[in-house]
Amino acid sequence: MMILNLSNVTKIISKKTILDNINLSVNEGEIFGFLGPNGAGKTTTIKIITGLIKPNSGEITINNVKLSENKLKAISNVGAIVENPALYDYLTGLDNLKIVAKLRNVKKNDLDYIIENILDKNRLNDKVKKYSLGMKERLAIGCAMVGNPKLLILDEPTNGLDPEGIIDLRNLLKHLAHDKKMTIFLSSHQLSEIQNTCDRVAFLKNGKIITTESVDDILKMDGTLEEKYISLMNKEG
Ligand SMILES: Nc1ncnc2c1ncn2[C@@H]1O[C@H](COP(=O)(O)OP(=O)(O)OP(=O)(O)O)[C@@H](O)[C@H]1O
Repeated sequence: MMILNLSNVTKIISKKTILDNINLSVNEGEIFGFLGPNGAGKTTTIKIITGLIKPNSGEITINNVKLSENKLKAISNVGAIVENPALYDYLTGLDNLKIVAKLRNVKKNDLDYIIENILDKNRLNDKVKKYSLGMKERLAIGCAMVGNPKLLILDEPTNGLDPEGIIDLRNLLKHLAHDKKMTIFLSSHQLSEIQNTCDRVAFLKNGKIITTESVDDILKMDGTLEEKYISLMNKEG
């Protein structure tokens, strides 16, 4: 089942075409990587999917709801961490989670899965300012999961994480997607990590998607994701 679809999405800012006719779709339970150099348009795409900015043309459909027709319903299916996770440093991890639950009208009992599986159970009552970056990332993901969204969007989630944190996050994302059927859309510059985590990837350059392929196919045809990326990005056009 398709959870996210972008159809002919174009975004123009100050007469500059930032996104040029983007088409992509992501299926339920899939981990989808969104790759491209600085300025390619990844964050702009994510801001459009999460309803923060509007495209000039095209349609975004999330869990069968068109964003242009019912924005609130469409984005109720999305949990996102765009740029830095917004956490209250001076509150505990558990209190951060409870605030999100209150805002989204989610009952405390419905947080059990997140508390048991996403957060560090031994550190629930510690202030977030004492957390490591990896623990903050897990808490931010936990907060994004409140209300059980179908689609989780992560913008550069491994930025600044140490190798253990990266492996921990990779295992968590795989568990959420492949066992819990959550759909994950993530942007990153860390190609080896994307290779180890994602099922499919799209390559974005100058606001255009050059190609979308399964990671397995890339590994069979091109050796590594990094080799594929470099050859695609260095091509003219
Ligand atoms: N509000 C804005 N006004 C003018 N230009 C903008 C605006 N937002 C984005 N851009 C431009 O759009 C292009 C795409 O930016 P975007 O942040 O989406 O790229 P990105 O792929 O996320 O890059 P990075 O990897 O550095 O995060 C860039 O050239 C950027 O300067």
